[in-house]
Amino acid sequence: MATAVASSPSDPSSPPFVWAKDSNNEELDLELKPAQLQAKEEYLDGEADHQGGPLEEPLVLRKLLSDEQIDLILKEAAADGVWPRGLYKQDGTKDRHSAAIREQHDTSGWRSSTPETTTTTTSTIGESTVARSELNEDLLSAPHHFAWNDGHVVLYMHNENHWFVRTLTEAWSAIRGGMEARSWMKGAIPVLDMEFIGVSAEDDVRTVELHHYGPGGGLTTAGHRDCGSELTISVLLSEPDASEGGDFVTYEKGVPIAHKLNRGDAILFNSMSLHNISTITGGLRQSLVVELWPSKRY
Ligand SMILES: O=C(O)CCC(=O)C(=O)O
Ligand SMILES: [Fe+2]
Repeated sequence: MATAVASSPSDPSSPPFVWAKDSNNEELDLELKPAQLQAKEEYLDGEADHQGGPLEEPLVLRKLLSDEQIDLILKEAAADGVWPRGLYKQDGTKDRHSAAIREQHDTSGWRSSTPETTTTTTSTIGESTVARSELNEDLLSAPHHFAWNDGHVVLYMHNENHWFVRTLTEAWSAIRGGMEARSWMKGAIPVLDMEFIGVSAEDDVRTVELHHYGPGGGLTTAGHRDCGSELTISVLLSEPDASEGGDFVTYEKGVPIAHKLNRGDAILFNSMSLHNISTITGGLRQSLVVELWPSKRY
């Protein structure tokens, strides 16, 4: 039987969204399904524009994560998460040097880095190289695998065999639910179909990232998009007044729009849409970013 779990966005201007699952491949009673099928057909017909044509506007989902969920994410990521720990093998046992898993991630194009390389960047993303000692003081204790620059570090929480998905299940359901319900966004492949065809729900998760930005940090590269991904969500984990600057910026006809997010609010957008994080001038900004990429099915 199909089960549908309606989440409850606290902002009434957010359209209702539904997360539905059907383990028996039964027809789902989903309002969005026709639109999803249309999006899929357009994609298969090559009509969907993935190269920067007209895209759906970004959508703000208010209070997608609760304060408790955010506190737990930050606690687990720093204390008992993917950062100081080793990699996990498929059977759940720990193996800090599991080349097999690392290779699997690397060859499938995942963003990955070895837990050992916390001091410098890896070549997989390869923007800049910052030694740990050069990091902004506020970020020295932030869990991270990679430093974009001295004011911006990132922790890859999909590492270790979907650590985030396996560990922070409640937060994951909320995030996944928000993303799946918007899978009809123009240009995005209908990810919900993953469920229909019995592919594991994690197969299209490219990356789950925890970002810490300190003074001087930001993501101001002109033309930044999440190339190779379909759908991106960014959840603000810090209070908006915990940092100066650090706005999430998208562009409408070339005009920058700074989105005012509260703690727990998310912005969901087609990964090919241009976006930036304005430079942080004080304090700390924390965000959680999930990117989905096309299922291998398509
Ligand atoms: O921190 C954010 O909210 C966005 C980060 C981002 O755009 C990226 O990692 O590609
Ligand atoms: Fe991005």
